[in-house]
Amino acid sequence: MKPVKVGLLGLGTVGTGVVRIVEGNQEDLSSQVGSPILIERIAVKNTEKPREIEVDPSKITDDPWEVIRDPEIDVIVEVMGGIAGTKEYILEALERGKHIVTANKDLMALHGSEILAKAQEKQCDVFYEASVAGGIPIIRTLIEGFSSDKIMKIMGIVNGTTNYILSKMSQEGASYLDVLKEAQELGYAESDPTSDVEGLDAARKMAILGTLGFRTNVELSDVSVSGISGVSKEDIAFAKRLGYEMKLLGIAERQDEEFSISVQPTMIRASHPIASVNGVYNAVYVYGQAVGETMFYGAGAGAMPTATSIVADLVAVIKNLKLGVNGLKQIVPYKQKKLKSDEDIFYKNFLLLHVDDKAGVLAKITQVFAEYDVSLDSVVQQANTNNPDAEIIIVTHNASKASMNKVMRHLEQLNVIHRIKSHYRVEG
Ligand SMILES: NC(=O)C1=CN([C@@H]2O[C@H](COP(=O)(O)OP(=O)(O)OC[C@H]3O[C@@H](n4cnc5c(N)ncnc54)[C@H](OP(=O)(O)O)[C@@H]3O)[C@@H](O)[C@H]2O)C=CC1
Ligand SMILES: N[C@@H](CC=O)C(=O)O
Ligand code: NA
Repeated sequence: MKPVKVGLLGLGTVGTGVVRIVEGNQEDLSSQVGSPILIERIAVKNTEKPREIEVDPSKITDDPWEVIRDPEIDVIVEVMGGIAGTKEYILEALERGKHIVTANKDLMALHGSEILAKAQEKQCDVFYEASVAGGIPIIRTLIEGFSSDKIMKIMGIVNGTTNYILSKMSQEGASYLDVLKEAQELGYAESDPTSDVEGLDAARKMAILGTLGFRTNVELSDVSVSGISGVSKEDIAFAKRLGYEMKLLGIAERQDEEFSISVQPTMIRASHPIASVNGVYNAVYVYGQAVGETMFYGAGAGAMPTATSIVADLVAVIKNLKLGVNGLKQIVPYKQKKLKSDEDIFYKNFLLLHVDDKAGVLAKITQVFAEYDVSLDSVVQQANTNNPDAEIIIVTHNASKASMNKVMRHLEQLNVIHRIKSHYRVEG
């Protein structure tokens, strides 16, 4: 039977996993799709680089255009990353009628609508399951599994690197920089890990999930983002003492037709199932109006889990090829976008303040919260043997983001407060 020929852009962590699965599971894969799957050409940056797997050198090129323009190739698997050049390769491949499987969330979050429109015009598939939560089939779940429901909330640990870092800091008291280095060595981190630790990678993934879940075009600029570089071991210890875990959470919520979407280090109640997701594992909690609570769990990064999603997408493309139905399964957002204003976004807050250790301070501080109608759940004052200041720990009830911004600005002006040491969103 004539093989389906695949062009691979990139042979790094994920690309190597793809070759391993395609070659290792060939018999099973070809029996599913009805023909052998052949990786025909591979583009890399440095053709001299030693590789972990044996690859016929005649297949390798340092010119991605050779792969894109090869008329024998039916499907392009893009695992090189990057935005500018990669977008041109993918658009040209689509122009030539080739189907695309990609792990590139940066590209899909920023240019997904343009790429999907081109795919529709050319009746090609663009599948990107690996781009969000590595090995968890969450994109397929949102498109197919929940096609009948109205998604109200998506809450996810969608970055493996930061979850690995926070888990090791929490469980082993490890240092932030040491664990980041480990995550890089294990192939979890992006080539520039700033996008992991500053929350941008998670924000891109949440924009993709929000678009699919809310059926509206969520852009990266709609996601409010903060990362974990400011989270200290002390913050994690405070979270634990209060019965929470610290996680970098993406939270997309809809009320009526308006939504908000954010990524931030969050103190999540330890009894919530997502609080026990540790290491490189990801989890996506989805609340549907009809289905209620669901949660999906699995490895969010790493060669083999990510490659599992890529090859499953490849199988889906080839099955569609055989049926002649490529390009029919894209979700095109159709709803008008309505973002919530800060007045309508409500959550609980944790604050750790370093303050003058003298009478009347607590009253001055609580007065500020009262002024902006933010009600308090708990206030604890304690001395710290390493610090001449007193520490005040405040947890609020649900408060609007707008009111909390006013509280924070006012607290910054109070001279009894030496430092607002930490401020986190609290969930659950
Ligand atoms: N690592 C992970 O766990 C996950 C990664 N992803 C995404 O998958 C993609 C790949 O990630 P990963 O495998 O980790 O990245 P790597 O850096 O390990 O691999 C990138 C590969 O692309 C090649 N490459 C880079 N630029 C070019 C270029 N201009 N021309 C030709 N080849 C090029 C590199 O060549 P060379 O080998 O010669 O340097 C390398 O083989 C990214 O989009 C990433 O965000 C998604 C989910 C999980
Ligand atoms: N750097 C990413 C890789 C997968 O998308 C992560 O750590 O999750
Ligand atoms: Na996935």
